Amino acid sequence: MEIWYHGHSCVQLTRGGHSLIIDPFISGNRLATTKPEDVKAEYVLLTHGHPDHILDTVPIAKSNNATVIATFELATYMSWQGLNTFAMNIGGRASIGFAEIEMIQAFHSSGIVLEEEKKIIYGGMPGGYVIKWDGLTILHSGDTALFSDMKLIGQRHKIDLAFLPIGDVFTMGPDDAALAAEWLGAKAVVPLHFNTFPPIVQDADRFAAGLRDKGIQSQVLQPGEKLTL
Ligand SMILES: O=c1ccn([C@@H]2O[C@H](COP(=O)(O)O)[C@@H](O)[C@H]2O)c(=O)[nH]1
Repeated sequence: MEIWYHGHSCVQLTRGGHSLIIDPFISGNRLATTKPEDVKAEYVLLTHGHPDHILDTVPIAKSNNATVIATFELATYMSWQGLNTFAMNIGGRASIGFAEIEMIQAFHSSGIVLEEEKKIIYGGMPGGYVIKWDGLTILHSGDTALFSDMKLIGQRHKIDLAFLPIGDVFTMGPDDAALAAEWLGAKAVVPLHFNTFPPIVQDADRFAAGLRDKGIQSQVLQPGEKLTL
C-alpha cells in the first residue's frame, strides 16, 4: 500500500488501482507541497467538520466524481454542496468494495464553520476510521484526546499502522499519543496534526524515537512524502 502524506491530518492510501484520501486540507496548509489537483481518489473520508480537515473536499470530490464518507450530518452538508455522499456514524461498518471501513469514536468537536455568515452549524460527532484493505489494518484516529476505549479498539483490531495526532492544544499531545499507541496495540505509528500552526508545533522526531524505544515502529513523514507499507 502506498501512503501519501499531504500534511496536517491529510493522508491518501492507494493500492491495486484504488485510492482514498482522508481529511483533505491542502490548499490552506502553508507546509503542503502538493495541490488538490494532484489528488486522484475514489473516496474522501472526513473525520469531522473543522476547516483544517474538510477545506478541499468539494474540489477534490467534484474533480474525481468521488464519494464523500462522513457522519450523517457532515455527509448531508456535503450533499448540499452537490457531492456524492455516503453517511455513517460511530460504530458502523461499511464496505467500499476494495476495503472495509469502520467509524470509531473520537473525543473532539465537529462544528462546520461558515466564516462569511459567522455561523457554526452542527457537524455531528467527530470520529476516526479503521480501514481493512487487502490484509492490512490502518487506523486514522481523527482529532482526539486520549480515551480508555482505545484499549477496546486495540483488542478488536490488529492495527498495522495508526495515524495519531500529536500537536496538543486541540488534540492529544505527544505523551498521550504514545500511550494511545500502546493501548491501541499499533505495530507502527505515523504522527499527524503538528507544526501546521504555531500552537501545535511539536518535536515529532522525539515522539517517534520514544515509540521506537518501546518497540513500536514510528516514522515521521514530511508533507508530500510517500511511504510504502
Ligand atoms: O494558529 C491557529 C490555530 C488554530 N487554527 C484553527 O483552529 C481550528 C482547530 O481545529 P481542529 O479540528 O481542532 O484542528 C481549525 O479550524 C484551525 O484552522 C488556526 O487556523 N490557526
